[in-house]
Amino acid sequence: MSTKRIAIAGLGEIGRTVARKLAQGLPGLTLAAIATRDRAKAKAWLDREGISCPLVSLDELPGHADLVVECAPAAILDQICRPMLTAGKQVMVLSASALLPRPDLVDLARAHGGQIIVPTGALIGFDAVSAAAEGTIHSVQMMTRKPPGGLAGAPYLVENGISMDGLASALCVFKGSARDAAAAFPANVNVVAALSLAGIGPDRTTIEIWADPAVTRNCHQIRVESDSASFTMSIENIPSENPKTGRITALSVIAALRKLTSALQVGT
Ligand SMILES: NC(=O)C1=CN([C@@H]2O[C@H](COP(=O)(O)OP(=O)(O)OC[C@H]3O[C@@H](n4cnc5c(N)ncnc54)[C@H](OP(=O)(O)O)[C@@H]3O)[C@@H](O)[C@H]2O)C=CC1
Ligand SMILES: O=C([O-])CC(=O)C(=O)O
Repeated sequence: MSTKRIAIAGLGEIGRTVARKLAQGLPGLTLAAIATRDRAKAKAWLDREGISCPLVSLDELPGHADLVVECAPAAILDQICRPMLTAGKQVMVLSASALLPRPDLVDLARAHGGQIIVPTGALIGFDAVSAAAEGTIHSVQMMTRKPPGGLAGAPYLVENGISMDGLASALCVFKGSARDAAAAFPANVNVVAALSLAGIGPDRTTIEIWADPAVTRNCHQIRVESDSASFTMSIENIPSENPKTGRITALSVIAALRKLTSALQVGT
């Protein structure tokens, strides 16, 4: 069986966990290349882990890989996707917020036979949402509650002078569409961007974002009303070393990668 070559763009919280797993071995997949900003730091980490893998630049990725896992800052989504999609290859996108204003990347994939895969990531239930979307979904509403540190520094908070320092009780910091939330909190609610793509799109999917000093986890609740089912789902994510990113995110990537070559696929 030929192996699929997987590269990683961004060796941070998600990238390191995925690299470690690929190096340990996932059936039918090889760790083919890594692109990151600080090569010396990446090399030191790879040496410590005993992983041998070429470090390359973003534009070299298509020459090394069939699929790139994008787990880098949202600002460089285009630089990662464009060369891979033009070459007719696949990109697994974690920076889903950055994908919403770039439908041209989906057009590019379509034109060249490439593919963008958005995994469930830190959320839950995209199987049910995408099944319901085959019928008629009336509404998708989400509520996110995070420790203040998981939201600190978001452009919306900075621009509106909303401080997370010494917050004593839960504060609703945003209410609006997934599209507006993704622009306002690009590194904090990729989940709602991805949910909107699975369901009824970024303008009809709505979200409330709360900064809550009483929670230690990134908590997401989703309510879907459709002509086939009504359902509510909730998940409480344990933050990783990056307080914005739940630990389950990298595991979702690994599960999605495993499905690419698996003889048995379970779930939509
Ligand atoms: N869809 C979802 O459910 C979720 C999505 N995310 C998103 O996934 C992405 C990755 O998250 P996470 O791993 O926690 O982020 P981290 O901040 O931990 O890691 C990002 C990495 O990207 C690297 N990087 C920065 N600039 C470049 C560049 N020019 N080229 C290549 N690499 C670069 C950094 O490298 P260096 O160390 O050298 O500076 C850093 O290690 C983020 O956009 C995040 O918002 C996160 C959680 C859930
Ligand atoms: O969506 C994100 O960027 C991260 C998130 O909420 C989580 O990890 O729970």
